This record gives sequence, structure tokens and C-alpha cells, in this order.
Amino acid sequence: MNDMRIVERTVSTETAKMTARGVQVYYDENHALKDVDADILANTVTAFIGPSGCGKSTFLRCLNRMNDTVSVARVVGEIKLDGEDIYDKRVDPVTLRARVGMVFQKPNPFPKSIYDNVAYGPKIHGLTRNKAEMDEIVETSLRKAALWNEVKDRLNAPGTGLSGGQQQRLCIARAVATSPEVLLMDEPCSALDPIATAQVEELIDELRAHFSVVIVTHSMQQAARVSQRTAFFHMGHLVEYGETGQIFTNPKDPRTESYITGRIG
Ligand SMILES: Nc1ncnc2c1ncn2[C@@H]1O[C@H](COP(=O)(O)OP(=O)(O)OP(=O)(O)O)[C@@H](O)[C@H]1O
Repeated sequence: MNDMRIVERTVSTETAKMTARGVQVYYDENHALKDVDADILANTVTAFIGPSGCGKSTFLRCLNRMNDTVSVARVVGEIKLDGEDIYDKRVDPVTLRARVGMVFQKPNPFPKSIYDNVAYGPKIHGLTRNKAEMDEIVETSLRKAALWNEVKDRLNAPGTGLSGGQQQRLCIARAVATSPEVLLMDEPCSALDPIATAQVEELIDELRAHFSVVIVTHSMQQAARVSQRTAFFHMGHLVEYGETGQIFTNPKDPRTESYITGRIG
């Protein structure tokens, strides 16, 4: 009898877009992030969850060097984008932030027209040669942010005149306009009503076809709805990181279980 077995190999289709190794963050004496290792996968929505002050936003801001703007912050460890160290002295943080874009908690459109809000990034990064190319980027970005139909007849109106949900989608269009490879979102729905939140959540799912999305959220329901991977932070530690379904239904660490069942946080 032939007892030779065919060993099936699981071929991983998961590509790490960003890798973080041994990341520590100090704000003066406060050791806010402790030895974090994590991979951010390509074309995946990753949610960062955990109680207030656990370091979610701090880690998010490490991924595009936004902590550089905080004078007391010190980042140690290694973070790579496509294998390249983003903290290398030769990396220009402004160029990096076009590749790793960011959307903030409160919609913050510039006091400019809808068109100019979206055109701003491509203009400063010299991504277009003429008006026709810029028009194209503005339209495509507004379409990707599911805002085009609502604003196409008033592109010269001020961005600040839009509703809160529209302003947040305008900020997403602004970030999308530089063709980012990763989009970081820090509680992007916390200032939005349930309808605008649902629109942004739907959008997040569509955006992952184009790039990786990392979202900090206080809502476990939101993390479960939008993400494929979830990272649970607690007191500066990345306690558990895995498939969203596993984290919510079968957490391995008791701290994760306590958080998702509402016992801590
Ligand atoms: N700009 C800053 N300057 C000094 N300390 C900071 C700064 N930002 C965050 N911290 C500190 O770092 C720790 C982690 O904060 P962080 O904002 O990353 O947590 P978080 O999990 O995102 O919290 P939240 O859910 O409340 O936004 C906290 O102790 C906080 O006080």
C-alpha cells in the first residue's frame, strides 16, 4: 500500500505592506507604547481597539511619522513601508505622508473650495502637468470618496460649507488624491451621525481595493463591521492581533476577552 501523503502547503496571500518591530514611544518620561511588533497587510482594513489612553493613536501616528510634530515624543524601533525604513534620515516626512495618508477625528477641510481641497496634495507634490489632469484627479478622488454626485455642480463652493459627513468624505478625497498606499484613520466617524457613519464605513470597505486602511475606533461594532484584522492594545502593549472574527469570537488573551465583553475599558 502506498502510504505517501501529499502534504498540503498553505500558500499565504497576505503581503505585509508595513512592518513594525520593537516600536516604543515615549512622551518625555511617559512610556506610552511598549515594544510593539505588527504587520499591516496590503488591501486589508486593520482596526486598532482598546481602552482610552492605551496607545492606539500613538501607534497610528508612528506609521506616517506624525509623532515628529510632537516635540516631547520619541520613537524607538523600526517601521518599514515596502521594506524601506520610514525613519531613515533620507525619507522626507511630507512625501511619506502622501504615501501614508491620514484622516482625523474631526473633519478638517481647508478654508478653500471643494476643488482646491482635493487638488492641494497633487499640486504640492507636482503630480499633474496641466488643468485637465488635475480635473481628472479631483473627479476620480471625489468618486472614490463617494462624494462626486453630491458636489459635482458646486466644486467652487467652500469645503467648509458641506455637512459634517460630506466634509469627512472630502477629507478622505483629499487623502486619496495623492494615491496613497496606506490610509490611516483616527476615529473618522466619531463626529458623524449614524447615516454619515454608515456611508463612511461602506466607503472604507471599497477603499481597501486600492490600498491598506488602518482605523482607530472606540466602537467594537465598527471594528467588527469594517475590518478584517484587529489589534487590541492595553496599557501601551499590543496584547493581541489577528483576524477580526477570531479576536471577537475566540480571543486568546484574557485582557482581550475582558475588553470585548465590556469588563475593562
Ligand atoms: N501629544 C502628546 N503629548 C504627551 N502625551 C501624549 C500625547 N499623545 C498621547 N499622549 C499620552 O500617551 C498615552 C497614549 O495615548 P494615545 O492617545 O495614543 O491613546 P489612545 O489609545 O489613542 O487613547 P484614546 O482612545 O483616548 O484616543 C497616554 O498616556 C497619553 O496621555
